[in-house]
Amino acid sequence: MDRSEFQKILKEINVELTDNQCDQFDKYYEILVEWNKVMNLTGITQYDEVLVKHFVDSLAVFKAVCELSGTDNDIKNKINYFKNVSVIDVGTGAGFPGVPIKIAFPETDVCLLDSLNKRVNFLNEVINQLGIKKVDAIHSRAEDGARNPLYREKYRIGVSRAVANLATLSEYVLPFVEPGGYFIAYKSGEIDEELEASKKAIGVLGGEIKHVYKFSLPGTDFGRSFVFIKKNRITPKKYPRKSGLPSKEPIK
Ligand SMILES: C[S@@+](CC[C@H](N)C(=O)[O-])C[C@H]1O[C@@H](n2cnc3c(N)ncnc32)[C@H](O)[C@@H]1O
Repeated sequence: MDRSEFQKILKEINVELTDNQCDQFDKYYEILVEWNKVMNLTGITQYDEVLVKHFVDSLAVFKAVCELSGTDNDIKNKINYFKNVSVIDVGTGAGFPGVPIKIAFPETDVCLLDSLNKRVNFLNEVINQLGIKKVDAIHSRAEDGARNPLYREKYRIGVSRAVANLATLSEYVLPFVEPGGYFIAYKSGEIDEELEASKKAIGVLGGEIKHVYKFSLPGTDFGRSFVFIKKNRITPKKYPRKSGLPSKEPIK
């Protein structure tokens, strides 16, 4: 895929990049493939596939935000098209979706959090080589990071892709989100049961499901769903519970 094709796909999700931003994505790809030879970062390494399944997929949230902003003023004002907002990506792994969001929306403050230190080292290399600012890579389990006053309820937006079921994930992410902010979960496949099973947890943690935006990733038959969870109230101090419990015994 050449650059103009990449930009054409991005247009379908309302994202426009400068040449400099495209260069940053290419550099990110190079570092990803290089480091992937010595550590497990991703099973997807073909250039075109990385562009669509990692980069475009990470940024597809923008299409959801644009469309929902047309009818929901709260989304428009609070998420503000990723301009001047703070975002935390919990369980970011090799940086998805947090790094593509940072590259495409440079004014966003981004915190990348993962429990595996090797991945955090990789992310620091990406940050250094790309020369991106206002981005931190933190080595921590979500359960510990969310108890740290430096991070608790400090982010307007929490995002997470491919980390846990929605009940567990809500306990990981909602404590980081400021009241009035949003947790946007990247989900796939049939999610109705998962939504139902997570409602109690989301309520207990101070949140409420506002929108489920379903969408087909351009050029694929992959169905992506974005679950927009509004944080209405402060999360009770007892959450998240100690490491391991949110996944072993999700709130029911
Ligand atoms: C399947 S990977 C997904 C990575 C990335 N979000 C993506 O979509 O490519 C799950 C990541 O979540 C991290 N993770 C799992 N449980 C976690 C926790 N409790 N706190 C922080 N990170 C966690 C793992 O270390 C891993 O990097």
